[in-house]
Amino acid sequence: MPRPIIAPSVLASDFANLQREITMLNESEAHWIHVDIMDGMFVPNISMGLPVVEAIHRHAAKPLDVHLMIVQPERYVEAFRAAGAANISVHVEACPHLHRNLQQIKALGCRAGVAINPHTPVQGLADVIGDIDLVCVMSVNPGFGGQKFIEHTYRKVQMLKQLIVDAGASTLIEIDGGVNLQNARRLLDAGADVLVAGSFVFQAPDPKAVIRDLAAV
Ligand SMILES: O=C(CO)[C@H](O)[C@H](O)COP(=O)(O)O
Ligand SMILES: [Fe+2]
Repeated sequence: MPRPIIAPSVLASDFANLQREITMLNESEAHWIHVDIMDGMFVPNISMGLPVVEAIHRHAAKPLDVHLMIVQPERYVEAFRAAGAANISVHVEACPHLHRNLQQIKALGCRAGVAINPHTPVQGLADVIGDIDLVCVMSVNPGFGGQKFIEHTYRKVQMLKQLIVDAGASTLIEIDGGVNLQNARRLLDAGADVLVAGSFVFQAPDPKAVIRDLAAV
């Protein structure tokens, strides 16, 4: 059985000790580092910007998986690439020209990701699925860490997996929000490839052990 890609979200980390947190992730079994960018417009919260992503990238030994929760993301993808992003996910709800945006991200040499809100049907991605490297399925409403996992996500992941298989695509499915050891196995069985976990990792007494457990689920 293929092992999941584990992407801890630094949104839940101690920002006053970010270097220590990144060092911990470097030493852990995490594969990617998930970085949440919120603009106070697309979502009702502001998280961090380009200088912080650059600082994370300076210390990180793992690829940065950047989740843009911002309006008009096409204005910033180049800057986030320059700041060190390996993957860039834009929200389909923020992109009337999604196909163009995906080509823009790929031309920069990044994995092109599309994030979808809980209310957004996966069927809307059918015509571009072959152009998407990664679908980030939001299993909470974006904007905040530490929220309760939405149960409909299992069904949504199954439908998305079917859509990917039918298209003969190799798109990865990432789950973002409320991921923990209770729901991880069921998500992987439904078709998930990547698990993002913020508060479940960083609020644990031993984050490295939690990452190891998630990777071994
Ligand atoms: O995109 C996000 C929120 O919009 C975060 O990546 C997500 O919430 C992860 O945090 P947690 O595991 O605490 O739910
Ligand atoms: Fe995220």
